[in-house]
Amino acid sequence: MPRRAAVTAAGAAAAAAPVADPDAAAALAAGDANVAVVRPEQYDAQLEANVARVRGLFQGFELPEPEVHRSAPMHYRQRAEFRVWHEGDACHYIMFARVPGCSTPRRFRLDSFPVGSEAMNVIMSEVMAAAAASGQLRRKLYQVNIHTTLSGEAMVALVYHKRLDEAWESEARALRARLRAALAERHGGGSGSSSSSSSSGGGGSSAGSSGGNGSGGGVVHVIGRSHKQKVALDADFVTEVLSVNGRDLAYKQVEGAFSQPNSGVSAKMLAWAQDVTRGSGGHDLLELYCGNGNFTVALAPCFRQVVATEVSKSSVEAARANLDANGAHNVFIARMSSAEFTETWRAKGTRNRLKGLAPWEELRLGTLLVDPPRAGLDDESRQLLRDFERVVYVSCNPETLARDLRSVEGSHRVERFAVFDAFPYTEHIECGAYLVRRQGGGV
Ligand SMILES: C[S@@+](CC[C@H](N)C(=O)[O-])C[C@H]1O[C@@H](n2cnc3c(N)ncnc32)[C@H](O)[C@@H]1O
Repeated sequence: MPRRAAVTAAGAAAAAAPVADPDAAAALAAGDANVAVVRPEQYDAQLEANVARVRGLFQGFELPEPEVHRSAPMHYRQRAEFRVWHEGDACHYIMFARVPGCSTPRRFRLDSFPVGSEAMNVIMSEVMAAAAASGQLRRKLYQVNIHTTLSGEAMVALVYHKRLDEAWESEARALRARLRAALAERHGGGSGSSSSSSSSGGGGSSAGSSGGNGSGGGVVHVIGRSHKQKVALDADFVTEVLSVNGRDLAYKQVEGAFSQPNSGVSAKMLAWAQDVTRGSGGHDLLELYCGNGNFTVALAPCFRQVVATEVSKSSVEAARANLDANGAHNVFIARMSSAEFTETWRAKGTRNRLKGLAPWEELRLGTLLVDPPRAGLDDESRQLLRDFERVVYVSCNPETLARDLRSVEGSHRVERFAVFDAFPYTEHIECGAYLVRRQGGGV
């Protein structure tokens, strides 16, 4: 009998089917947001289909054979957001998914999330049980954002359409104790119900004992959010620990800021980036879209110096903490958009936010790393590709990647190309391209 994730999902929601009615499940299975009903036996086929699609996008383009990096087939996602649906005094999670024949996405009940980490599934179930028992927690609850880590930490943000007061806070504290106990119990690690604050205050490593797929070990933070209001009972971040080429790297991941959702695959992306840039020690790296310093921390030891930019304030703060926590002291980070940086760099100009950076002529920026959002590079930043001998382009959208790489086809060749299966059972896939300037492919 084929193994269906619906029945093997975390013990937390074992009794519940992931989608309320079988027709909906079947429709979802045919749709492209199919993460509520997962068939691990189809993992290889779905990956092959996505790799074939990527190859198709690069047709006619000189591309080396893609290196394919697999995901865990189940429980691979460390973070996810769930909308909440209310019916009288009851509520449940829902998701919207496209269904063949329907012009608008349909709403489905969701009681577990097989692609989410096991800890996430425990938390989903406990939060709903707590909401059923507490009007304070339940009323006007709009969304639940769950973030877990391979290191055994977790963070839950409850998003409301109401002002949060002391009565809510008191119930949220009880929920936190309940979550800590449930995760510790699942982990076989005592009651874990103490309401003592996080073991992770400070951004350093707090690697837990869990392995594999984001199992919680009892460290859980609860956050309430409402219009112009944020209540963090203790910390508003978790510390993820990724093992990359034999070294543990600790990452502060802040609530609401970008972090890679599939930690297992993220570690593979970092190892690949180290591999392609090996031997770069004599020169400097420019990194655009550095986020919380995910690649920066991993690559800093491979370069003489790194200049990194990112537009989000909370991500820049997290990146600085992460560089410190991992002993990377050769990085200059500026909070700037990629277009602002590109304009300044091309004009060899100055800006307040670049104060402290060595003069341009002292920098040996030979490698560029970009990891833009789905839209890919803007027109200015695309021009920048031509200025570099070597480019590492990480992309969550192969279509914009293909567009951007075609723009430097004459000057650069793709020496390595990798596909990272960060989002199994969806149409999304992450890619990495390593470009080297062609002989005579002048600036
Ligand atoms: C796909 S994420 C990659 C982040 C990071 N490299 C990582 O691996 O976690 C893209 C990042 O680009 C940032 N970003 C979006 N638009 C930007 C822009 N115009 N200029 C600079 N950064 C931008 C986002 O805040 C986000 O952190």
